[in-house]
Amino acid sequence: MTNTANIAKGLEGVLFTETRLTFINGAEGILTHLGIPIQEWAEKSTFEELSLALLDGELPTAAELARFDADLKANRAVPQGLLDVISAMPRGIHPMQALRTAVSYLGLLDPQAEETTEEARRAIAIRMIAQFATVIAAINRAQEGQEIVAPRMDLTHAGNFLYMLTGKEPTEEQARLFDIALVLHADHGMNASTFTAIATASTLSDMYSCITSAVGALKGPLHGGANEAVMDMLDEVGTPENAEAYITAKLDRKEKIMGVGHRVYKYFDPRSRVLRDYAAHVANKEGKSNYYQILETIERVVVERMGSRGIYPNVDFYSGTVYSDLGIRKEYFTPIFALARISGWCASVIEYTRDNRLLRPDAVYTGARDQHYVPLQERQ
Ligand SMILES: CC(=O)SCCNC(=O)CCNC(=O)[C@H](O)C(C)(C)COP(=O)(O)OP(=O)(O)OC[C@H]1O[C@@H](n2cnc3c(N)ncnc32)[C@H](O)[C@@H]1OP(=O)(O)O
Ligand SMILES: O=C([O-])CC(=O)C(=O)O
Repeated sequence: MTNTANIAKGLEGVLFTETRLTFINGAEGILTHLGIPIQEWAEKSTFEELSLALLDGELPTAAELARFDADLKANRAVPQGLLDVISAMPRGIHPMQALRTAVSYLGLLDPQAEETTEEARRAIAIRMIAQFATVIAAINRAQEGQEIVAPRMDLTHAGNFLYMLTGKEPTEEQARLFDIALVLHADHGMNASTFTAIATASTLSDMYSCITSAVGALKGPLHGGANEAVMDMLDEVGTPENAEAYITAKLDRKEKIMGVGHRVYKYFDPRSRVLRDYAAHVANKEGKSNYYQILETIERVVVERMGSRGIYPNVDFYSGTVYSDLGIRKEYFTPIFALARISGWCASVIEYTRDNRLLRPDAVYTGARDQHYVPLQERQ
């Protein structure tokens, strides 16, 4: 007899650990880190501060933040050996493929990589938070056949990333806008990639293995890859006039719309509201973004038709328009998600391994029983 009634498909609603970092109320669209609403983090804080707060589980003092900021800056440069590997990667690959390989390779070059004490995990986390920016920017430059840009120490994490990516110093407003996007993406409870990082950590594996697995999980279109898929959809829609008919036909065919729906949120993802406001701000200011107008229409139709089923825009819905207005190509949207989520991944691994237990769920066996091996030559 098999009992499949108790299967929590997709582990929906399954509680497997405690956390003090992030709280989500999906019904009301509430997200907090350390009990502080995401809107306040976005408005008042920085990616550097949130990263440290997640790592330590408390708001840092000014001195602690200054030390952390200096540590990040001191770790911005990556070994030349890694830059050589990035430069030698085949052209035309997806940057998430490149990032997955680069993180793993970074581990080969870090003498501390195999250490799994909390102290070592924290030191590696700081290096990875700093170096993700350099690595992703270097991948972009190498793939574009351009000179890799060395990090600058006088810019914020967000500003320096944009500088290394484009070779041009961003305006203060651009750097701050990008910083807010990083804050919004830094952590989100037991999402698929964080869970993957934790599953790897639960075997007492090393940080680079945890984060390499997490990058792989983030890459998929049902998770971090959705931001790029939204942009593909916008390019397919083409003009704001076309948006309503396009999305109506898609919903009629029962196709999934990218950037909407969420396992936990059954109402607006609060991050999507903050990003919508910035997308609107940029679109109005520049007077150029067709993308924003298309998204507005798609949001209206989706909420009208699917809102009663709990399907609303998620964080990936508007993020791409913000990035594209900063001149970033859509293939880099998911790597940028990783650039932010590295903090949440590292903090969650550190928190989980403090009281580690091997993650090992089970499945209901529904296959054959009481069989015997049939020799190859006797099989039909
Ligand atoms: C950062 C992030 O990871 S946020 C999420 C990013 N991913 C996306 O934007 C991809 C599009 N969204 C989705 O695929 C889903 O909403 C998920 C995977 C994110 C979460 O959804 P789940 O809770 O697992 O719901 P599931 O995929 O089982 O769908 C449940 C029902 O809602 C419908 N549904 C869910 N999402 C969507 C969507 N985006 N568009 C249309 N219908 C949807 C499904 O078709 C299904 O309908 P059915 O019951 O009639 O078959
Ligand atoms: O929590 C999730 O399932 C997905 C998500 O929104 C995130 O990782 O930011």
